[in-house]
Amino acid sequence: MTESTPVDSTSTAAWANLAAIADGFSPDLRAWFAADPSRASRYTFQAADLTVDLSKSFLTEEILGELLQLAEDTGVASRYEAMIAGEHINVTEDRAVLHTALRRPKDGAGLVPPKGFVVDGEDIDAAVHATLDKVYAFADDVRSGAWTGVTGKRIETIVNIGIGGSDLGPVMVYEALKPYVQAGIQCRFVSNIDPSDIFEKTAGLDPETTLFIVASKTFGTLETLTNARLARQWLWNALTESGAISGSEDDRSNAVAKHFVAVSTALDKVAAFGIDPQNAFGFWDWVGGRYSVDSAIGTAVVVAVGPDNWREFLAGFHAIDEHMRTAPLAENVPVLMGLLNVWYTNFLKAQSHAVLPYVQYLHRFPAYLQQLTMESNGKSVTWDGSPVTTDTGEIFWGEPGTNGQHAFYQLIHQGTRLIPADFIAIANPAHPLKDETGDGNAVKPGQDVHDLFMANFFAQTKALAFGKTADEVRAEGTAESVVPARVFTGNKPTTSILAPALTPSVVGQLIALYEHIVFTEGTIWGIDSFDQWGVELGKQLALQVTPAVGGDAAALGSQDSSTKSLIEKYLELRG
Ligand SMILES: O=P(O)(O)OC[C@H]1O[C@H](O)[C@H](O)[C@@H](O)[C@@H]1O
Repeated sequence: MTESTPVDSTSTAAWANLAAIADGFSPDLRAWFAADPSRASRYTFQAADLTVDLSKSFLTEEILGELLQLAEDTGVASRYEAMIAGEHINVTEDRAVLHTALRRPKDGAGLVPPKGFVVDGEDIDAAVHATLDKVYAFADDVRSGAWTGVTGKRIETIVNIGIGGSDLGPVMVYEALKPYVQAGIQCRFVSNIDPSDIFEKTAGLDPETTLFIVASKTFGTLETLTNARLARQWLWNALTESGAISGSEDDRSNAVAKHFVAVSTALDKVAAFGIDPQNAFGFWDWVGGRYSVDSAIGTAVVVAVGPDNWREFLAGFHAIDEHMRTAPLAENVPVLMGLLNVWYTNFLKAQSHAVLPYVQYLHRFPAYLQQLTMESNGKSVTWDGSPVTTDTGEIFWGEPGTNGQHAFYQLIHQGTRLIPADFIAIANPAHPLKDETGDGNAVKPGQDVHDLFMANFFAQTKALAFGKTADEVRAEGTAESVVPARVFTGNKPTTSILAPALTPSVVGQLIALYEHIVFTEGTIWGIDSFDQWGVELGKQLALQVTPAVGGDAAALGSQDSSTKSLIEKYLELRG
């Protein structure tokens, strides 16, 4: 089953109306708030635990009406229903797209589609929960010490080896859930084929208490397999040097059996590496890498935080999936945020989008979102192969507040570019520290530091929205010559997302929120958000170039002149 031709959103009346509004568009957030005392409440929405304030964005009733019409015209809701039911909306790979099935609760009450739905001959819920149960049993064994290394010691460090979706999700969630890490288990993450990565990540580790998880959907990714071999080499060398094992084949394969597990859809390749398929956790080709953190790809984190926290994490995703499925478009937060991003990207020509978590534990969230949004929606053809008729994809970037404030916010506040920004914060921090002494000025003794942190969150969105006029600058006694440099125009759009705390559920909710924002945008652009052909050429060429870098004269001679001379320079520098 494949999808039909997408609606060309640019030929709809709503698109034309939005283009007309955008022509000469001159937002005035000060005036909009002054004219409408209910603006904040009108544009504040709830999705599970997430309170989302869109009032400081460039929304008016007229714009919102047209955007919602665009969502209707392009069938966002019906395509979402098709996705969760298992239709092959990943057209170029002829695959279902079922990451939402990874978090359907086991009891199955009230599920749509109903529990036990079958896609391509497989009972999806049964398959998901069989794998989850296996991951949970493994996590319990490692946490309890029932699973030991080859010398009988319990595992203390998990090293996850993966890249892209097999790394960014697990590392982001591990960092986000650090306060939930228990059982004396720490995780490290190796991704880059730069040998420094595995060198640093294995430095100081005791091989007898280290377990490697090789996470690769395809089990064919050059970086991951190379790092897995280097890890195996490190393990064998370290265990034989210390005399923990002999160098015999049997001892070496026992060591791999006790110190390596795998997560993959390609269990035959796992076995070929020497990992017992019993110690491999499967998933399915209907889960894209960047949508896979809630599959067995998250095994390292399940071990670290425990199955109960993981269940809560999955429940968070599901709560947002249900919101996406059931909330009317006009109250549907992922849809509204996706529409808003289309408004900024396609009509107001925003070139990038900042994501600014005011939660230190979310410091890898922007990097995670870069893959989610840019690999999903960086496409030039629609899902039927026609050229797109408008810009696609958003460039996501960011750093946690307040670090970003002291680095790049200058450009957001006073630069010439439009940079819509999502501000994300929580009410209750994991570590509610107080500044006992204060600074003798604004910071009073006993100041709650998280309140201070959040004052920055509120102040930034306020400054971006409302700015500071020349008259306000002058009123501070500023010399006329520097008044222009000190004016803030305001009218910089932001979205504020506030959650009670960074619980496992809230982390799941945030991920699902952005997954469905990406879905909404992809649907409006008519693109397949679930393939990633754009990464293939570089991979092919790396293999083609490898012999040249190794000194093969014929391979070197076949390169273009720039690549050839760069490789020659590299070889010269290597000496
Ligand atoms: O999990 P793997 O099969 O090793 O793939 C790892 C990553 O590499 C690919 O090239 C894709 O760009 C990513 O979507 C994927 O997550």
